[in-house]
Amino acid sequence: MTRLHGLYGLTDATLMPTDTLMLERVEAALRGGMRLLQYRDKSTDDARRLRQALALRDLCRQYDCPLLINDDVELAHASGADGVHLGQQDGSVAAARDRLGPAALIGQTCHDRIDLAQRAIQAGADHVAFGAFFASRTKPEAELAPLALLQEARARLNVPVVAIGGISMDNVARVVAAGADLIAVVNALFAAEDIQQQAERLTQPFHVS
Ligand SMILES: Cc1ncc(COP(=O)(O)OP(=O)(O)O)c(N)n1
Ligand SMILES: Cc1nc(C(=O)O)sc1CCOP(=O)(O)O
Ligand SMILES: [Mg+2]
Repeated sequence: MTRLHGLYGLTDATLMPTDTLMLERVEAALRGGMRLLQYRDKSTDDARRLRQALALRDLCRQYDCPLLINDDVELAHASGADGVHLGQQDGSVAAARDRLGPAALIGQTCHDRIDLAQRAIQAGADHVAFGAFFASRTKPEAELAPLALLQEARARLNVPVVAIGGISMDNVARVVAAGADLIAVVNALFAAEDIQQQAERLTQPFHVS
């Protein structure tokens, strides 16, 4: 089974307005060492979403990087992605596990609450996400969580712990030192001038921890 660890990139339709730009930018992150990708697209264009998910699946396979689909279990199934990420309002983790099978990677957003993480794991999640740890350009409305939560999560949960929200070169070392197994990043990765180099830099703290 894939060990989830390191840089977790999330796609962003604003930063990647065409298929070509999306694939170029994701490939740069993969070359820089990104270890997990989430296709996050809030549009309702189902044909485009399936096309992009399939293209990302093929690209990620070349780099041995799992692909998760945000919000949409059926798109994960149809595209042959490796799993799904669900928020608290995105449907049941247990139903996703039933649909996608035992090998699927299933993550759930748990905000700043260990009890939600325990419930997610019981329902079949194999990793859990906490945040936002810093003000996020991508999701400015996200409520903040304290970094100390990561240490508590690592101590109390036996699945990989994802940190998300406003993670950048200014704070990534502190986030990893606090206990994150994965750092989930949009803006500080995909808005960078040199995405490959930025992925390498964001990955550095995992090599020293
Ligand atoms: C890794 C990761 N963590 C949290 C989220 C947020 O999920 P959600 O609360 O469902 O919000 P949307 O991303 O769907 O807007 C995430 N996508 N990925
Ligand atoms: C999609 C998402 N979910 C969050 C949460 O707190 O649940 S923060 C966030 C956006 C993360 O993007 P950036 O790295 O640009 O801050
Ligand atoms: Mg969601």
